[in-house]
Amino acid sequence: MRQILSAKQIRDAEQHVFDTQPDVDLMGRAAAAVARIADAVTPEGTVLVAVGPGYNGGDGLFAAARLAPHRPVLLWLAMGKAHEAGLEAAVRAGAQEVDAVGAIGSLVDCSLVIDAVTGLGSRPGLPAQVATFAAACEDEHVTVLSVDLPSGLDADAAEPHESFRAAHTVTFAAPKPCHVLQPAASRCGRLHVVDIGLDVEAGNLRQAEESDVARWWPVPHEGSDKYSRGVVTVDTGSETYPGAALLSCAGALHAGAGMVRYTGRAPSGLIMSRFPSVVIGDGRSEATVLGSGWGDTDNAASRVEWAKLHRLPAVVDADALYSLPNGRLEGWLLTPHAGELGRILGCTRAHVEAQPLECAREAARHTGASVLLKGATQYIAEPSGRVTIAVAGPAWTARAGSGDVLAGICGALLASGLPAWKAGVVGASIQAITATRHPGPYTPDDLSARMPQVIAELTSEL
Ligand SMILES: NC(=O)C1=CN([C@@H]2O[C@H](COP(=O)(O)OP(=O)(O)OC[C@H]3O[C@@H](n4cnc5c(N)ncnc54)[C@H](OP(=O)(O)O)[C@@H]3O)[C@@H](O)[C@H]2O)[C@@H](O)CC1
Ligand SMILES: [K+]
Repeated sequence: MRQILSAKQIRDAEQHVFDTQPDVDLMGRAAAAVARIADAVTPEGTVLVAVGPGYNGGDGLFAAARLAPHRPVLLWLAMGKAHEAGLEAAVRAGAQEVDAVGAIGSLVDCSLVIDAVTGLGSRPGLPAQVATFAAACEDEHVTVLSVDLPSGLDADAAEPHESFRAAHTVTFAAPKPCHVLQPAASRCGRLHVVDIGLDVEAGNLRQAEESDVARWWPVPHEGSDKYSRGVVTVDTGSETYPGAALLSCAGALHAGAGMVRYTGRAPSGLIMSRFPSVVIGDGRSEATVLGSGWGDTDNAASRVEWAKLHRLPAVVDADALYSLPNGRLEGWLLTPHAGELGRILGCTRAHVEAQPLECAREAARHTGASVLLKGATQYIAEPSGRVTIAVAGPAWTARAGSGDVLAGICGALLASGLPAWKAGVVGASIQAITATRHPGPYTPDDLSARMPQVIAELTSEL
């Protein structure tokens, strides 16, 4: 599990080092890492360092000082001012200063641009001259290595703003929200997280890794039977949308449910012809999946209430999200996309997309359920306010039916005994990992059929 830290948390940790170990040279360590990665990314050719007025620029200048003895280095002081000691060191080492026109003109001969304009102190957006330079880097297809974050981004936010588009970003101590939240994360390229000796504490935002999914996967043991592995009752689909029923059953079966019962309104013959192991009708179960493909069914509220009355942990998807019963929904997992979450909270889809963490947290706090907010980045918020980001996957999974499969996967995991937040994290992550290992335009059901092999590989890698 990777901790994701805010700019304030990093600054506090930095201050702690300054207060307790004044001799430690954090900027020197940061600069050494930048120079090392610059050489690894492009071992030869001219490096142009775009330098801002603060300590981010200082990192760039001390990196320039390390690079200049063995390769040509140009400096552009993008806002006129620069860290004095850093500038002196870079110039002493042989780096050459250029002006704005010279910087853009030299791009054609550069193998690497180091973007050290702004970092944690970045106000969103770029001054016009820097924006022109960042656009020129893209036009010339020059590799950009950003220091800490692509200048122009807000370290704590998902918005892309006007910013550099980096091929590589070197950050310190831990990723910040902008490195993992889309669309900002797409500006960062490959992320290199470097330990510079900051002691950082766990916060309430983190990102799951493949190893977590492997560790948490409910692998059956010698004593397991279909009941102990978990029976999931799937009430999804309708006469209008029978496909949703097949997709959520596919998700639950391929995630390893001990048994799947189907109680929805899609024709049972259709379910049986595709999945003969599914049992039609009600019975003992450990969890239920509700809502995918219901459409505007007339008795949604009573079908959701049924799960509450039976104290059955539920995955609540799609249309069922608008019929949540009163009271705390402890142990439940809600799986809205941004539009659905907006409707639940009484705000717009655009607001949820701009403030995904806050919105997911608010819904979890308000309902008592865990909330899996689906999208390019998938967030699982708990009523406590803690948010875990699922393992990221390729954009191939962004298509109709993926959410129905995911609801079924999460239902199987909930039935196996995982707490709701973990079922959401593991479910969303396994779908992403499967898509990463099988890139291409596979349909959601095709992809779910490849999941068992990926689960077997993952859990045998332990
Ligand atoms: N914390 C750590 O552990 C370590 C931190 N280190 C490094 O320090 C970096 C943080 O340094 P920092 O605090 O000096 O802020 P930084 O990002 O350089 O920018 C501030 C300057 O930029 C200006 N400015 C900002 N946005 C602007 C805009 N849109 N348009 C125009 N101007 C804008 C801003 O102007 P102002 O807002 O004051 O008007 C101010 O002058 C951090 O990212 C990391 O690289 C490492 O060395 C070691 C360990
Ligand atoms: K930067």
